[in-house]
Amino acid sequence: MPAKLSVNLNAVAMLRNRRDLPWPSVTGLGRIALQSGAHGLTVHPRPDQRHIRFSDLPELRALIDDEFPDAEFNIEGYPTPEFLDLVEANEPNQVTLVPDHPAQATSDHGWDFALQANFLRDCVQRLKARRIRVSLFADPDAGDAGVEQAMRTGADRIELYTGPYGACHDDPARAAEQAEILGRTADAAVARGLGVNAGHDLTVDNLPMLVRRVPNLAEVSIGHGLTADALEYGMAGAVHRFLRACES
Ligand SMILES: CC(=O)[C@@H](O)[C@H](O)COP(=O)(O)O
Ligand SMILES: NCC(=O)COP(=O)(O)O
Repeated sequence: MPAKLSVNLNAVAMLRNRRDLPWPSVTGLGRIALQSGAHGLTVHPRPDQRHIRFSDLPELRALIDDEFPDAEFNIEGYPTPEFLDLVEANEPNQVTLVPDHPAQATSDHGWDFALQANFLRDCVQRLKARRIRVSLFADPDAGDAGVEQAMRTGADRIELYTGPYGACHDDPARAAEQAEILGRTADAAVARGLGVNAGHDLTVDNLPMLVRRVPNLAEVSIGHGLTADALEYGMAGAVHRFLRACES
């Protein structure tokens, strides 16, 4: 079965937040993504709410419940008490726990599973008691040892951090090396019964090599590259609409 696509709405929210206006609508673009066949929506609310606002979450939950009951809602973030409360209030299908410092510009590494084992186990237990699937953000080279520790937390899946792979967009040989590193960690996870998600800087161009090396990838979550595509391929239609408006 091909990997499911969860559309990350962070970049849409960041555009919206440039003005005190309700567009582009995070929920509206989420609706279009799901109408177009995406399997789910991802948000990564950060403590400063620089893109996704906490108030976006109930609207997105309601969109899925009311219009797309088969779709999944994935909430990502660092499990502070505030984050865990936010998650429980919005009942996502999946939570992806990410070891982000609040000051970080974006996610750039996976968990140190050995160091954070007890902390992660407690968080995973709390979330699974609410029947939420838990995925843990993992370094590309987490390998056997990391995956073994991740499994011991009770998590259901890992999410491979694909940033270093995405950074090889102009160097196919290095991209192939990175895909192999990701593939070995995915193999270790699958061997232990863990599901494998992937995300960060994935694009139309770099997805094919990844899914060939990790054929049992359960889900990819994509925001930046997909939003860039939406702008590029939607630009012509938008210009036509505005030209018509100028003529009327
Ligand atoms: C967890 C992860 O990989 C990130 O890609 C994240 O969801 C993106 O966050 P920003 O949109 O804040 O860069
Ligand atoms: N979980 C990773 C994710 O959502 C990726 O976001 P982006 O790097 O594609 O913006």
